[in-house]
Parts: sequence; structure tokens; C-alpha cells
Amino acid sequence: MAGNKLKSEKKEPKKKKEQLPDPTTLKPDKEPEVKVKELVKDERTHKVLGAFFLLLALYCFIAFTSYLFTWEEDFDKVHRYSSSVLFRHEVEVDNLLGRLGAFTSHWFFFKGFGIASYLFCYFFFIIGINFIVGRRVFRFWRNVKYIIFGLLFISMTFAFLTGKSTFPWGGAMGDALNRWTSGFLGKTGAGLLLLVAGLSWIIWKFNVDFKWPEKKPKPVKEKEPFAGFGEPDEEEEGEPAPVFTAPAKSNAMKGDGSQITVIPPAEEEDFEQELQLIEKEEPAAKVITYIPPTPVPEPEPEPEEELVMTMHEPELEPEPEIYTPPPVSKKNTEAAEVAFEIKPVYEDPSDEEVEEIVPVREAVPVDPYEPTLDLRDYKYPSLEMLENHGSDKIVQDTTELEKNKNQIIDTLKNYDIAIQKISATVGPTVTLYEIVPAAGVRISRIKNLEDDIALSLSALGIRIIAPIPGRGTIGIEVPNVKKTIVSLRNMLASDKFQHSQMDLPIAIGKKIDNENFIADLAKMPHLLMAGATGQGKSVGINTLLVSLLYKKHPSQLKFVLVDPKKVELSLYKLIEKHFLAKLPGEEDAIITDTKKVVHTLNALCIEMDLRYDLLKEAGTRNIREYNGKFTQRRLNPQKGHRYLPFIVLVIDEFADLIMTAGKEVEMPIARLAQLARAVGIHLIIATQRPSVNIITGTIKANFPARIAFKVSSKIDSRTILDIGGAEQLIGQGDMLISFNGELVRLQCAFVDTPEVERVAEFIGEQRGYPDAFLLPEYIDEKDMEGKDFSLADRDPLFEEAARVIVQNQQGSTSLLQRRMKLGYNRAGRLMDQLEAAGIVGPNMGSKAREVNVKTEADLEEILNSML
Ligand SMILES: Nc1ncnc2c1ncn2[C@@H]1O[C@H](COP(=O)(O)OP(=O)(O)OP(=O)(O)O)[C@@H](O)[C@H]1O
Repeated sequence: MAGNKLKSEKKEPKKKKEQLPDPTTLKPDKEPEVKVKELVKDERTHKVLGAFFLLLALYCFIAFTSYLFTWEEDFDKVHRYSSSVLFRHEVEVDNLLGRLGAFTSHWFFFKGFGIASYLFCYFFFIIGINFIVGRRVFRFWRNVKYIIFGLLFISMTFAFLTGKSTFPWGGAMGDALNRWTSGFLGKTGAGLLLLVAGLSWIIWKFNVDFKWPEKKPKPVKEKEPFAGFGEPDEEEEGEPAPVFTAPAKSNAMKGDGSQITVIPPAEEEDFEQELQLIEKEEPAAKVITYIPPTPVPEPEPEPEEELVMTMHEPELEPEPEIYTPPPVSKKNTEAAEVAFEIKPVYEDPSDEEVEEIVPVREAVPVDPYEPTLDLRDYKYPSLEMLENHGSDKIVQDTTELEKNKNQIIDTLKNYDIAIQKISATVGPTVTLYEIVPAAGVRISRIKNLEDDIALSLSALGIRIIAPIPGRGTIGIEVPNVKKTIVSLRNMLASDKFQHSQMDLPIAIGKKIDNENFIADLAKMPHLLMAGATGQGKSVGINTLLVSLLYKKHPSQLKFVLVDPKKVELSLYKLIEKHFLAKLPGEEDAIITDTKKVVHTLNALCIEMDLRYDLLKEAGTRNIREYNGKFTQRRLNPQKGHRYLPFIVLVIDEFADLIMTAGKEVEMPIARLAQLARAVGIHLIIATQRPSVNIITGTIKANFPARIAFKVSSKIDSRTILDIGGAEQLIGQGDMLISFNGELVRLQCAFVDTPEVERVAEFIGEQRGYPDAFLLPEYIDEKDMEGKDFSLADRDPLFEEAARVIVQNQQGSTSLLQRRMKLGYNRAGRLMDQLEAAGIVGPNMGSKAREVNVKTEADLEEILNSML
């Protein structure tokens, strides 16, 4: 043992000696060996090549243009000496670019392709640009094909047209082609061939639309107004629709055989053309984005409900071109009712005037239902109510940038990591340094050294992203010394927000590259927010709510606000009659009590189920389609259909709720999160404590979009985002959002309390609805247990309640509340007593109870017998 110890002691100093060389003898770093392979891949090589090709293009262009003016003078000299002219000093040429210019032009023009030789300039130009920019700005092979075709076609055409001109218009190649073709097809044949080739190219390139004058469409002949709704006859099918704006492809996808069948082949080709163009314009993105030729929103395909499909066929189109009401038949009387408010204004078919057909669309004006007319004078808040918190201009401190850059390079060098390139993007709170490691450096090495590097850089809030997904670079985010506040006002003023077509646009914040991050809450579809106290959660919630208030009308959106802290959301009380929803009979729309939260969540579940029933009845799959149909007056309000506003549930402190109510809260939230998206109910849940017992697996699985402000530990960050990093944030609205499988660092937009107050006041002062939006009533079975009552204890209002119920033939607690101005509890108790007396049936969940007594006379009898 002792021997061993001695040995190791002896060894150690030796080892140390090897590790620490004498600083005085330090040699300068060896220049790294340059391998050919690396050289070829190196972007600098590409840039040099790019510059060379661009110069070559310019050189040829000048030489060729000069040749046009000097060819006669230079011709003999160059022709006589051929390539040796290059080395004959005594020969003087007129070409601007000397003997080389004269020789090159002669070679290209005379021996090659004549005037078409300019295409070589273009060829060198596109190679040069592609090399120098480092991506395929021009598609190489496509251009090569065009150039080859151009060389052959142009040279031959010029040879054909110019005949025996002394200037080599078509060059030797053009002449040879022309001679061969004229010999083979005759002069006329060769001319025709050129014409066909030229035309074909034009058609191919520009997709010229050849239109034969169309016949006037025949009038839709009907014996009686409702006759046009059945199977379309052949004539109708063949006819083009009067106005068609939707892309041919999307129509083709529907393939529903309805009357509006418009897939002209030309449109189909247009579509392909569009696709190619985008491919060409954005080659580097490698994403083929289909932008529909027209901005008509495309509805999702309809559900495959047989009955509904057949009855509502024309309704499947996004914009019905020809609307014809349904035939009244036994089979589909329902369909006839569905189209109840459409005014068929067909002309009498016998009338000669019908020949002068007006587009059918105009002939059937459908006055769409406009939900905003509920409060037609409602004015949206103006941007002036919000403040500009300093300038949104980002300050770039070059010395700070330089210092950080050098520190990063030095730190990495300490770990033997060489880098090829470093670039910086300055964001509002952090600067992203993007590093391209030298060839051969493994990214995993950098990843393993993440903590050490962060420590060496010794700045607070450093985050290393190795690699940045999709970029192949490594990112190091370093906080800025001077941070910029992102004002919500500026984000809302941006074009992206102002012109957004999203259902529920929310301006969240700015990315590092200063791009505004505006997302659609409806697509998220729910949002989970976490962050330690004081890191910007409440500001974040205000930002989201205010964004929605700036974009939505009270008829289109309702908030259910849960605020266990009692103070955070109290500002919104002012907009109760415009934007808030509450339980029937409740005083306060903002819910602060846990018990009521459970009731509200269950009421939301009932609302969700009711909405699903409505959607099913209407044969629609989501709220968008449903509201679309409703506004087109295809759904009958008398059958319970109504315009469905979006409902956004906001819970400001979720941890509190879970601690006090546990499963009672978790279950309805999980249910809503799983199912409510299609019916327009969306959840925003915030918590200070992102621990696993609060953000349970069930909750997490149903919230794909998650925001983390600064949290206190890596574990918390993992709980919320499934990855560390949020503990490295610097607070004050610095956040990470995980959405669509991407993790993005944002600076949350800032809106101060006085601003929110101003907006709420402005809305609150306007005319609103008589009450907040009422959620369906929820009866907690537990509350009702053991409440059998003796008839002697019955409520003094019992008889009155019984009369209200029997008169309306509707066993609903909310009816009692409304008619008798009662609170929820008393109305619920009365309903129990009515059940015990046999006047109404048992509780049926979301539906009204059955009323067992049909007439008032019967009721009086019962009441008398009870005396
Ligand atoms: N986006 C932001 N930009 C600039 N400063 C911000 C931002 N968000 C928050 N802050 C600053 O941080 C402070 C605390 O923010 P906030 O009240 O939203 O924290 P919180 O997480 O809700 O705290 P608590 O959980 O205790 O309510 C704010 O008063 C503000 O000064």
C-alpha cells in the first residue's frame, strides 16, 4: 500500500510538469493544416469562386458588347492568327478588352452561337451569385435547361432570319442548325419549326390563357322556387360559376358533386405555376408553401355524416355561388327549416327577361347575420390608451458586443474548441451569439461543456443552445447590459397584428431577432404559464387579455376569469357586461372562491357539451364552421342555434386551486383541455409553482403550448417545458415559449396597470349587454344529497315557483332565478322541493328537468291537496 502511495506521489509531479509547460517557452499556435476537402467546403472558397464568376460574366459582357462595334476591324486579325493572336504583341485590336476580349468574342460569336452567346454571361452570373450568396438563389439545372434551349433556338432563329449577313448573328452553330433543318424540312418547314418552338416556350413559361368566347349561361329553370336544390342536372354541372375565387386545388379536394363545380384546367395549371414560382423565389427555405391564388379562407372539410351531407350539400362550399333553398319533402323537412331565412327571389321562369341572366349570386341576396350588431355602437379601444415605454429601438453597444465576442472566443479556446465564424443578433433583452464551429468539432462536446462555458463567461442568465435546431450552429445568449422594454402598444400597432386573420390573436412578445411573436390562441389551443413570483406572469396575462380586447367585439369573445389572489384580475370587473361570463345568479363575475371555481369549471364543461350538440345538429365540425353557417342564416335560432362567442378561461393562480380542490379542479380542466378547442373554449392557466403535483401529467399532456418566465430551479423548468433553461432567464418578462415543437426565447410585451385600467374603463363606459354572459347552471350532486325535505319546511315561494315552472313547462333552475330574482342556492332548493312534490322530474345534468304537471288546473289541485 505504502509503496503504491509513494509511486503515485512520485508520478504526480511528473504529470503536472507535462501539463503545465513553461510560459516563457510557449510557442505560437500552429496554423491548422488545411485539407483540400475542407478547403472545398469552406465558405470563403465559395465566395472567391463567386466573385470570379461574376467578374467573368462582366468580362464577357463587355467583350461581347465591344465586339458588336469592333468585329469588322478585328475579324481578320483574330481569324488569321486564331489563338496565337493572344501572344502576338504586334497585333493591335479595337476590342475594349484587348486581344483576349477580341479572341473570346470571336470564338463565342463566330464559332459558337452568335448573339445568343450573351446567354453565357447570364450563365456565369447565376453561378457567381449562387456561390457568393451561399445558397441557390437561382435554380441551377432549370437555368441550364433554359440556356441550352435559348442557345439553340436563338442562334438558329438569327441564322434563319439574317441569311447571308456578314455579321455572325447565329454563329457557326446557328448556321449549321439552320442548314441542316432547312435541308431536312425545307425553308418553310424550318420557319414553322422555329415558330412552334418559340410559341411552345412562351406557353410553357407564361401559361398563356386561351379563351374561347363563352356561351351565355342558360338560366336556371325551375317550376317552383324550391326546385333547384335537388341533384344538379347535367347542364348546370357543366356551366361555369359566375364568380369563382377559391383555388382550384381546394375545390378539387372537396369533390362533393354539389352545384358549384369550378375546376377549369387553366386554373389548375395556374396553381402549379404558383407553386413553382415560390419554389424558385425561396429556394433556401426548402419549404414549398402553397399560397392560394386568392385570399379566400378555406373551410375545413365537412364531417362525413351521411344525412347531413345529402341535405346540406351546397352548404359545403366556402362561398356558395348559387344558393338554392332545399326542396320541401317529407324526407328533409328539417333541411327546409334549416334554410329558413333565405329569401328565394327567382324570376318567373316563363318571363322572357330571364334570358338576361344576372349572376345568380346577386339574384339571391342573403343578408348575413352580424353578431356585432348586438352592440352596434361599440367602439374598439384606440392605441392611444396604451403607452410607449421608452423607444422600442434596440440599442447596439458595439464595445459590449466586441467584448462578449472576444470572451466567447477565448473561453472556447480554453476548451480547445476552434470556431469558424461568429455572428451576433441583438434582441431586446439578450444578444444571441451564433457560432459555427470549425470542421471536426463535435457539437456534443460543446453541449457537455455547457455549464463550464457559462461559468467562464460569468454573466448572469447565459443560455447555450447546442445546436440551434435547423441551423447547425451553436447559440450563446448573453443578457444585454441595457435592456429594451417591448411596449404592447407597438406590437398591437404592427401590421402583423392589425391585419391578422387569426381567430384569437395574441401579441406575446418579441423574438431575439426582433420579430413580433403573434400567435393564435385558438390554434394553441390552450396555454400554460409558469414563473416564479415577480418575473412577469401577471403582466403576461394582461398582455394576452388586452391583445384580445383590441381585436374582438364583445359579441365574439367572453372571458371566464378566476383570480384566487383576488387582486390581479379585478381590473376587468369593469367590462363584465361586455366581455365576462359568469354563473347564473352570481354577483361577481370574477371568481375568487375555490368552491365557485369548481362550479364554473363544471358549467363550462356543460357549455362545451351543449356546444357539441349544436355543432352536431348543424353538421359542422368546429366553431368556425358553425358560426359561418349561423351568420349565413342557415341555422334556425328557434331550434336553439345561436352565435357562439369564443370563451377564454383564465386562471391566475392554479397552484392554489389544486392545493385546495385537487381532483375536483383537475378533472374538469383536463376534460376542457382535451375537448373544448373545437367548440371555441380555450384555457390560459398560470402558476407560480410549477411542481409536478400541480402541473400533473394529465394537465401537461393537454397543454401543448407552454410559457416559462424565470423559475427558481432547473427542475421547475423541466416540469413546465420538459427542458432546462427557464432558470437561466433574467426575469422582467424574459421568457421561453414552447409552441409547435419549438422553444423560442421572447421578451414579453409590457402593459402597465394604468393602461389596462384605461382600456377597461373605456369599454366599461360603453353600452353593454344587460348582464354578463351566463354560463349554464351546474348543480353539484353533493350539495343536493340529504336535502330531502318535509313538506312542512317548504319555502314560502314554493307555490309561486311551481306556477312559474308549470306555466313555462320548463324545469330549469335558472328560469326560477331569472323570473323570481333568486340566488342560485335558493332556486336550487326550490327545485328540489318541487321534485319532492312530484311537480318536476329528477335532475338531468345540463338539460332542464321534465315537468310532470301539464296544466295550471292540475297544479292547483296538487297545491290544494298539500294544504
Ligand atoms: N414584459 C415586461 N417588460 C418589462 N418589465 C416587466 C415585464 N413583465 C414584468 N416586468 C416587471 O416585473 C414586475 C413584476 O411583474 P409581475 O407583476 O407580472 O410579476 P408576477 O410574476 O405576476 O408576480 P406575482 O406572481 O408576484 O404576481 C413588474 O412590475 C414590472 O416592473
